[in-house]
Amino acid sequence: MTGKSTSTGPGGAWALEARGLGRRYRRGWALRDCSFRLPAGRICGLVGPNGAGKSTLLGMATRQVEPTEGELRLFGVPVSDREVMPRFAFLGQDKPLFKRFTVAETLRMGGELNPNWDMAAAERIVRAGDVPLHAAVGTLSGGQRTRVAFALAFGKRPDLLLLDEPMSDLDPLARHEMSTLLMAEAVERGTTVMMSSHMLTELEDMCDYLLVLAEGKVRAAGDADALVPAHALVTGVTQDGSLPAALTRHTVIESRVHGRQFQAMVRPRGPLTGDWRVSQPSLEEVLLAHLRSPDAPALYTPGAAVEPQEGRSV
Ligand SMILES: Nc1ncnc2c1ncn2[C@@H]1O[C@H](COP(=O)(O)OP(=O)(O)OP(=O)(O)O)[C@@H](O)[C@H]1O
Repeated sequence: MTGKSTSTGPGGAWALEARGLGRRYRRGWALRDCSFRLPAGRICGLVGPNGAGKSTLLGMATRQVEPTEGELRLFGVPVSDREVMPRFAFLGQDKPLFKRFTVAETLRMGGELNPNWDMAAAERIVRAGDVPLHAAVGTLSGGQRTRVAFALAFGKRPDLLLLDEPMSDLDPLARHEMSTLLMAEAVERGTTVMMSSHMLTELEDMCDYLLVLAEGKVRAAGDADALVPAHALVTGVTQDGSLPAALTRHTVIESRVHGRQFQAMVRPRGPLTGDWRVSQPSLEEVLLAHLRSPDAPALYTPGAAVEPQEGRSV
């Protein structure tokens, strides 16, 4: 029995589905009670401060880290099942390339290791960046090496591409070039992408889905387009140095008082009427508020949550 799930959402099967997923190290939990769904075909930004558990989650999704508790499924198949292996590709900060191999040899190795290898696609990615096929990988620039690593990842023709800050060592031009390449390839093939990054504006441009982690817990998950409008930025004058009582009826994610001015990021529970100004925050403002307030209630947009009582067909 493969344990295939028939769970589907509006976007088809769930590319990733975590239920009560956790990983404990000697020092404590790196990730705990992690439950979410990522529909297939989405480009998901994985956001969180240092030590939030992003690499741990990506490690579990790529079978490099064993979960301590809970379960994780890729396209309905438990990650412990070897059947998931050809379905994902991983690209991290360290590009595991052999420096003495030429680019052509590197791509041939990709062909040897992967049954579904698409040499034409891999070569197209390399050639589009004017990377010479006969050059040794060790002589390439950081941007060129990243391009070769991308070619290896996409040549595998994965259904799910997992990226752990793959562009952190690139200059802004090379980052832009790689992001464009990533988007074009993913959109053309309908590849699901989960990508961790500390560059919030980059995530805002690229991602249509977000998973926000802080202190090893999910803070928000779901459609980027729905997460932002669920929040409002409220500013006004405080009478007594604290937030107006009427505002505390809503879910306050973060608030600050400077002199007589207050500002609050809230998730309205009804009409936000009061003696204050209301504006729509940017995605960056919403993410920063959540990252600074790990105790604020987590937010899941419809479809992103996994209800514990929900049944699964196997
Ligand atoms: N192999 C390990 N042994 C012990 N503790 C670990 C190990 N890997 C991660 N941790 C701890 O787990 C927590 C989460 O780490 P993780 O690397 O997943 O965070 P992250 O969100 O990827 O951080 P960053 O943005 O800095 O890369 C941290 O407290 C970290 O010290």
